[in-house]
Amino acid sequence: MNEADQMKKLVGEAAVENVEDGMKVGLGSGSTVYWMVKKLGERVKEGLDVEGVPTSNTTAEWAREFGVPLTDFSKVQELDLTIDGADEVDEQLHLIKGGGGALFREKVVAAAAKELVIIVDGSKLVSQLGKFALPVEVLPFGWEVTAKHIAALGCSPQLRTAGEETYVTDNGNYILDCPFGQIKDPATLHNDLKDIVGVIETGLFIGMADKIVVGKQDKVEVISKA
Ligand SMILES: O=C(CO)[C@H](O)[C@H](O)COP(=O)(O)O
Repeated sequence: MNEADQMKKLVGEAAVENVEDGMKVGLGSGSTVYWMVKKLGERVKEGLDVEGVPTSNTTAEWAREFGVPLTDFSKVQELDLTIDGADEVDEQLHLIKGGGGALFREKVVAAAAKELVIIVDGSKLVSQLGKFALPVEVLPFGWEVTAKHIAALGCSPQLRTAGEETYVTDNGNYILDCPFGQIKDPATLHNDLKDIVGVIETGLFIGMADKIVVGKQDKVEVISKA
């Protein structure tokens, strides 16, 4: 396992310490979350009583593979905790998410949780968001028009592809990756994007994270919301 994967494993497993018996837990998406779900499965085998709501079809598959019981919003509308990854985290704990294309479900699941714990390696901590192109989920119908309106806010949106094909989210939508450069006012940008017809959701998670579990070399640090 390379150093990056070791870091992901370290923080993914550390975050599981936040999970208590009887909890309903939102399960994020991405390669760091993989390790969290695997560890959670081990805890379930040891007797932990927990149910998860997955944020992507891939995470649901991992949960089934590792034996984490799943539930859904028809049965539970409030979660005790969500654990998820991120692509960037700033000093106010605002996030860019959606590198893995699951941002819409991730935001719904995060919004349903009493606490949002984010697991990242130290390279994802930034002073200002925006080096990572902002993922924006859009309706396929008229995406070209939506992209034109997004471009007017100051970027050149790129339609995400998967090989030769257009990338399609679990919701049947497209992702526009939007390189805005340094985002001085994430809340205003998020609101401006949401005002555009055809935009489903943005990868800006403003004021949602409560705790960041960060991997730095061989140790884990926890940053809590002020
Ligand atoms: O937002 C996400 C998926 O939509 C992921 O949490 C984010 O891309 C981080 O992924 P990884 O842990 O693989 O670096």
